[in-house]
Amino acid sequence: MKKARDEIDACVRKPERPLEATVVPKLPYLRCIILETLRLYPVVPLLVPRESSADCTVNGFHIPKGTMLLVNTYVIHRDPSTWDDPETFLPERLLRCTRVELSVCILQCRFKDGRNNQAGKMTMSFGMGRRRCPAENLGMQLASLALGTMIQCFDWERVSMELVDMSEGSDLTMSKKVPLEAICQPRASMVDLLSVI
Ligand code: HEM
Repeated sequence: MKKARDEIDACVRKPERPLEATVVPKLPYLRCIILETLRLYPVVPLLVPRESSADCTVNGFHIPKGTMLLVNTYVIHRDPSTWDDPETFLPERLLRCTRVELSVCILQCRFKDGRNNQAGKMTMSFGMGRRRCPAENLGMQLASLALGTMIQCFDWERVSMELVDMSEGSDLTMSKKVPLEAICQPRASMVDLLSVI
């Protein structure tokens, strides 16, 4: 949180102003936080069902034409053969990825020049192929503005010493089993700004 806030503070010019859309492209760490969150908790854990248009073989499994196929992004995003320490929330692992690299599907998890590090691992939180989410940019922009503004303007704490329960609900889209409760207070430097918004 501190790292994201330092990044925002460095980019938003004084006197304190709320985060604006034009600043978002200058906030790579905030972007990595959102992507890493979506890696561990993809909004659509099982992508919209596909149907194979021809007979094919994937990893030794024969798939006849017309089979309904479900892509399990939740499991793929936590595959230990692709990710180091897959269960750990580590935004830094995505820092070196460019926008284009992240947009490429996870199947191409190596760079063309043969590098095979965390930055080369891809996620598919917005799906893949021709039915990929058409609003990826809008979604990232909205999430960045909302999360960035909350980090910029408020101090956040847990409600108790207990860690936040991150268990997943069982809906089609990812939800928290136990709703998040947190305590927030306006940052001292933001009180004036927040009182006029
Ligand atoms: C962080 C925000 C979002 C995430 C993570 C997300 C994720 C996804 C995913 C995983 C799919 C299924 C893709 C597939 O099956 O390959 C999808 C489809 C879709 N999304 Fe999003 N989405 C987000 C925001 C939005 C927003 C803001 C809109 C509209 C304003 C939107 C509109 C759609 C539509 C229309 C489809 C269906 C595309 C099709 O079937 O051709 N999404 N999204």
